[in-house]
Amino acid sequence: MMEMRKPIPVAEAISRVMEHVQPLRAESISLERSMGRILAEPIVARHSVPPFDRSPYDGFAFRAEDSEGASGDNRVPFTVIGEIGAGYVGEQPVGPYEAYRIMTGASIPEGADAVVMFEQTVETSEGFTIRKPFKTGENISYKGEDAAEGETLIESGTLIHAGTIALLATFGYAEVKVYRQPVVGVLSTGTELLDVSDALIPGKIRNSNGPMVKAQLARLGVPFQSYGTTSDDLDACTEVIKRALEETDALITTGGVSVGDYDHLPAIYERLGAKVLFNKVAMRPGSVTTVAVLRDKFLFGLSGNPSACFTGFELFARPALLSMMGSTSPYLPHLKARLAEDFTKPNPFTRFVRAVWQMTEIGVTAAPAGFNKSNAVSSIARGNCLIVLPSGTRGYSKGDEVDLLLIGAEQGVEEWVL
Ligand SMILES: Nc1nc2c(c(=O)[nH]1)N[C@H]1C(S)=C(S)[C@@H](COP(=O)(O)OP(=O)(O)OC[C@H]3O[C@@H](n4cnc5c(N)ncnc54)[C@H](O)[C@@H]3O)O[C@H]1N2
Ligand code: MOO
Ligand SMILES: [Mg+2]
Repeated sequence: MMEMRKPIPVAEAISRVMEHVQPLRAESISLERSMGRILAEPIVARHSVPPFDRSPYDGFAFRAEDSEGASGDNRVPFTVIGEIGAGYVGEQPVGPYEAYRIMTGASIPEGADAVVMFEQTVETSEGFTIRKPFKTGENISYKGEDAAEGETLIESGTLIHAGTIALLATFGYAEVKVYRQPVVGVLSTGTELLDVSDALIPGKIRNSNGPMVKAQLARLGVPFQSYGTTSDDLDACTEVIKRALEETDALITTGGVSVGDYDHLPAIYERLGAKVLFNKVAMRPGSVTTVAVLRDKFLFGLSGNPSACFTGFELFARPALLSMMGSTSPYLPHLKARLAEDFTKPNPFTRFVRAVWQMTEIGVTAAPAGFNKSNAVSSIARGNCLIVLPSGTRGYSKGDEVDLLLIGAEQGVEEWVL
């Protein structure tokens, strides 16, 4: 009789994977190439930001004390002694009732401690007049108000995005220390698989998992090595997997992990001597997802069914790969939403439903994205999140509060509504 697989809870499966993560080394790369990588050093303010007191407006810099008593009936006149554009500094200190014309971003001249915008002055032959008293520091962008020298602004292990790049550039990080990326092999198994450009023939289908998994890796910024497709041939499949393990840091296979006559992955793990962390998870889709390790390398055996394959990647491969890359927050972001329609099918396993979330008058709602079985491909394309329905005997009703996992597939909205 066939060996019965014992399903383990999703959280247990994730923690078994995460326990086996071996972090990759760090490397230095140029700032231009660092988008999407994970910082292997904190960003520490190498100097104050701004690095000097500066003007936030185009106007005049003067001594606030000289504006005392100014009003509409008693306009205070100032003499302009020079001009400072951004990138320049004032030549001489500002004395009583003197001012510099100053542009946004320019350094505040010595002696001045306030700025008035051009629009709030009346220009005269010598300079301008103002109609209100100014406080010391009014309209001054102070040195260090954004970041103080020595302050840790971003922790190591954080994803580099456009804003991070701005900060790195601010401090002159021409080179950035980031974690190495794993090279991940992708192999789709299945005698039924055709290439994307092939015409359909009876009994065959096009390989959609391979391109999908590569796209999921691309979203994480992880480079891949493609091993194409193999037929369900034990020896041929074993050879490709052996080669892939030599050439990559981790391998993702799709298909062949269940109990069918041509599901060879379990036998291959045994042949290779890989340690199987689990081969049955109390989830749907993806219950047969298998993860094994061999000499510190992960073998992610994702299910052949497209929705199961997608979910298995996001739940197990994603956090493991991000954690290998040094990320301290490798899990999918989540939020709460109201179910937009009944989901009545109770299940002893946790369900991950491909769904669409949106903001409505009653807050965030989520609706299943159509045909939602493990073999569905259309709902993966339509969905922008996964609804998580914990195992249980009752179904779920419209309006129930549920958890959503965000999969980074948000589209824009048709109209600006705010
Ligand atoms: N007796 C049992 N049968 C099945 C069980 C079980 O527990 N007992 N589990 C079912 C579940 S759950 C799933 S999910 C599937 C998993 O199957 P495998 O991971 O072994 O994958 P395959 O058999 O190779 O293929 C399944 C399905 O997916 C299609 N497929 C495969 N690769 C691709 C690809 N690259 N692109 C698109 N579609 C692909 C394949 O043609 C099959 O239709 O097993 C159940 N059976
Ligand atoms: O492994 Mo499954 O649970 O139908 O996708
Ligand atoms: Mg199978």
